Amino acid sequence: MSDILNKIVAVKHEEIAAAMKRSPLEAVRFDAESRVLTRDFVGALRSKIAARQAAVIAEVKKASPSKGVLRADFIPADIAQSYAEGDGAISAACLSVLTDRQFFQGGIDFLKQARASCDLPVLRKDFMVDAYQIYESRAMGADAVLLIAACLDDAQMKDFEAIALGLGMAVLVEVHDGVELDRALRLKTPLIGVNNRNLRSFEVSIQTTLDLRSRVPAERLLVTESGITTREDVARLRAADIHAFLVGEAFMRAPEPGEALAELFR
Ligand SMILES: O=P(O)(O)OC[C@@H](O)[C@@H](O)c1c[nH]c2ccccc12
Repeated sequence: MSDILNKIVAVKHEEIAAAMKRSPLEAVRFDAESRVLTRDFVGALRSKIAARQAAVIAEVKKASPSKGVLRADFIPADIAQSYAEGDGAISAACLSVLTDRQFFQGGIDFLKQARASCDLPVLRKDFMVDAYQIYESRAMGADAVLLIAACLDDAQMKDFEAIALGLGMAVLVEVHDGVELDRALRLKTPLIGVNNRNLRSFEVSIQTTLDLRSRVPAERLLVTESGITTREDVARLRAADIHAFLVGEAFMRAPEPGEALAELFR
């Protein structure tokens, strides 16, 4: 694991220990299981694609460790509404909300506010290292969770996926290379995210997705993640039959995130 990932995982374990003192696992589990209505994350992506549109997971992200603050005027509810609306014709399929505080200046309240302001399914974007967080994700309202292969062993991935699916959430499993992809393909989830950003060097290349494309079976849904900023990027990916995208920074830097989305995927 890289230095930054090691550091993030260590901070997560501290945060989880503190959270467990405030709300023990049994309480969080009860809250998670009491919530019945999840929004259909996979269905929202698939229906955009069936309508021959891009399936965009639009991210609500204030800052990142590599770039610092991306957006000064950061109101999650407004951003979520803008994504849900787009330009009227082209809009987001789903949201992704960063809940990590320390490295991304995110928060659990941001997810709740974003979700309450629209009807899109919401992915909790964070670093899952303990089953506690999966229950906590559903308890806060998340419709999907991210599992990053680089942070987890096979047994954890399988266990966390089973809990998430059992709670009615979708799972986006994130990989960056062929070894991680092979591990991800042992899971049940249809959603395979290929992160174009190397979490070790922060270098970004769309080529990462293009290189792994042929190794993702047709019944899975490949989501290309990170570094998608231009219409040329989108055209290259579409030419490789990739139709699901996770985009953050390019929208966060725009005055109207939803209009920027419509413009990028026009
Ligand atoms: O802002 P970008 O380059 O469009 O990237 C969005 C998203 O892919 C990125 O935020 C991300 C992908 N995987 C992650 C894991 C943790 C935190 C963040 C991420």
